Amino acid sequence: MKMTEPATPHDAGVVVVDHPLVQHKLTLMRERQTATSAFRQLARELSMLLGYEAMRDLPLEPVEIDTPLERMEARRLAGKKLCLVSILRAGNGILDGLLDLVPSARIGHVGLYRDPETLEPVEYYLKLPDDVGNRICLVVDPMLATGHSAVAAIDRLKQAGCNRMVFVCLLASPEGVACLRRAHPDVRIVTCAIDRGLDEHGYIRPGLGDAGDRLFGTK
Ligand SMILES: O=P(O)(O)OC[C@H]1O[C@H](OP(=O)(O)OP(=O)(O)O)[C@H](O)[C@@H]1O
Ligand SMILES: O=c1cc[nH]c(=O)[nH]1
Ligand SMILES: [Mg+2]
Repeated sequence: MKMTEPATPHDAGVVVVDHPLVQHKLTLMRERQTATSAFRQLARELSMLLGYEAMRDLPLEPVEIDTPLERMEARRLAGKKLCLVSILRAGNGILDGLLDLVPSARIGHVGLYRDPETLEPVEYYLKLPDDVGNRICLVVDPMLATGHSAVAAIDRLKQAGCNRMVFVCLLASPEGVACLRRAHPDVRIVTCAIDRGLDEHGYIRPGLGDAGDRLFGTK
């Protein structure tokens, strides 16, 4: 596990999971010839590995249990069940892997698409658990490009009362990291890599292309 170069001085809120398995799977996802089925499966596997890191700080509480041999004080997750918030539609590609880890998590959806001209997010759907403000949220989207979509989704969650969030993405740009850290310095970012930068269309370079289109086979 490695902290990246700080997005702002002393910024410890960005975690790049540089485990060899993660980097290998990310390389397979990046490759142009990777088929839709493999791309989906890799997204699911990487989500589990990122989720493991994103959940590192979850609070635990003591619980008395009986093993086959004796009674002991063990530990279990404390508080309400997690909420996973998918930024539609590509966020759904990393929801399944996280659900493999925490099958009882609640799920919220924020529907956003990025206007190709302005690169500003346009909201078309919002559905969150009523009590989302009492839950720790993992906000998920494969790509953090300009950062506008992530900032808009987290704005929405804060309006709904949520104040404990982690943002999980497969790939980030330095611009996106800076934008999200500036707008929401309380939200930790967990990602597989931070690439070189954005091109004139707001795509991450070298990147992996359009995550939504590759997950759902729409282009
Ligand atoms: O950081 P940003 O510059 O906002 O870009 C990132 C957003 O762009 C992509 O979604 P897109 O708008 O393509 O929608 P989709 O998920 O429906 O493909 C991606 O999944 C993010 O949500
Ligand atoms: O590189 C990018 C940027 C935004 N959305 C994507 O899917 N890919
Ligand atoms: Mg897309």
